[in-house]
Amino acid sequence: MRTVEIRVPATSANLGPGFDALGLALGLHDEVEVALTGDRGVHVTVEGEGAGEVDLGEGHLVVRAMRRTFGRMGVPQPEGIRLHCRNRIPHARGLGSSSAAVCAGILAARALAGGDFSDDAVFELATELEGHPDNVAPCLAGGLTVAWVDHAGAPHMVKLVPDARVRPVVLVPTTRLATETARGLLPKDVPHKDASFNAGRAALLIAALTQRPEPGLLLAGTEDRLHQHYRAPAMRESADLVERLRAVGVPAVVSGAGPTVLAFSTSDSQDLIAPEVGNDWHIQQMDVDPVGANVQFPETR
Ligand SMILES: Nc1ncnc2c1ncn2[C@@H]1O[C@H](COP(=O)(O)OP(=O)(O)O)[C@@H](O)[C@H]1O
Ligand SMILES: N[C@@H](CCOP(=O)(O)O)C(=O)O
Repeated sequence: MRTVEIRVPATSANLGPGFDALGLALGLHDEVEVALTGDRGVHVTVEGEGAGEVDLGEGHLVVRAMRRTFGRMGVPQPEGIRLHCRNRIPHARGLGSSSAAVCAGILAARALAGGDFSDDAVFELATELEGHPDNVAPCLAGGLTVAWVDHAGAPHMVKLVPDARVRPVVLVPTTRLATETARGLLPKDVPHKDASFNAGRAALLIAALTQRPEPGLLLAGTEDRLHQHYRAPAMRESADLVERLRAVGVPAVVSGAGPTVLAFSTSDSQDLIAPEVGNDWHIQQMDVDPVGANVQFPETR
């Protein structure tokens, strides 16, 4: 029986102005052990996040991504698949749980099929399944990523190393919001002045995160007019928390499609966060994951 172990990070996408483009890999991981068995049927066990909630058969997101990968590789579909998931990334909170599951499934299938499937093909299929490249890029590559899709529909990324003086802090509420629902709140078109505003802020944010992590630059660089206020009615408490944190000088944004809030903590702002956050939020200071998804065969460890 062939087994592979996959470790995939949580990710925070958008980072304010970089809608569908910027993403950061975080030091919070899901682990999945995947085996192809000789038997028929799919057997999934789950510990942690999503236990008792997610489908335990063919409908499980990791299994669906595996099936799509075998299909894309042109290898026969294995009948027996066994998964054991140790999940730490909360679901539907804006921390990239679905991207992590999709990447885990694709990487597991590629490792077990042993065929030819390039890293670019992995990124492309993951983006296709997820619908946007901004979580998938940091999940696969780690660090801070700028992702885009070319005119032919193929995704690309540039990976950057954020300055170690900037520490991500995530503020996770108990409430959930499906990314699909949050995407449904966005308008089809936006004013040209808002698009131009975001282009400048996204460029500034990259400079601030990688070279000049100064509070004023991080605060200006995390301003956004393209998505957060359209989605605010679906996550009023997150929108209010972002506003309170920003009012005291903390660069805070909605993480991904929400409702988690991401703050960039520096030595000047670290003590300002906790007093603004109520008891209903789980505050977690994070490391940046510098390497992204990891694949291991237990027998070769
Ligand atoms: N590890 C996982 N295993 C199975 N399904 C998952 C896993 N992670 C996410 N999902 C599915 O994806 C949904 C959340 O995806 P989404 O709405 O995109 O939120 P996010 O990716 O921000 O957590 C979950 O409700 C669940 O159906
Ligand atoms: N750019 C996407 C990011 C969604 O991230 P998730 O972690 O909430 O899935 C969006 O804003 O819709």
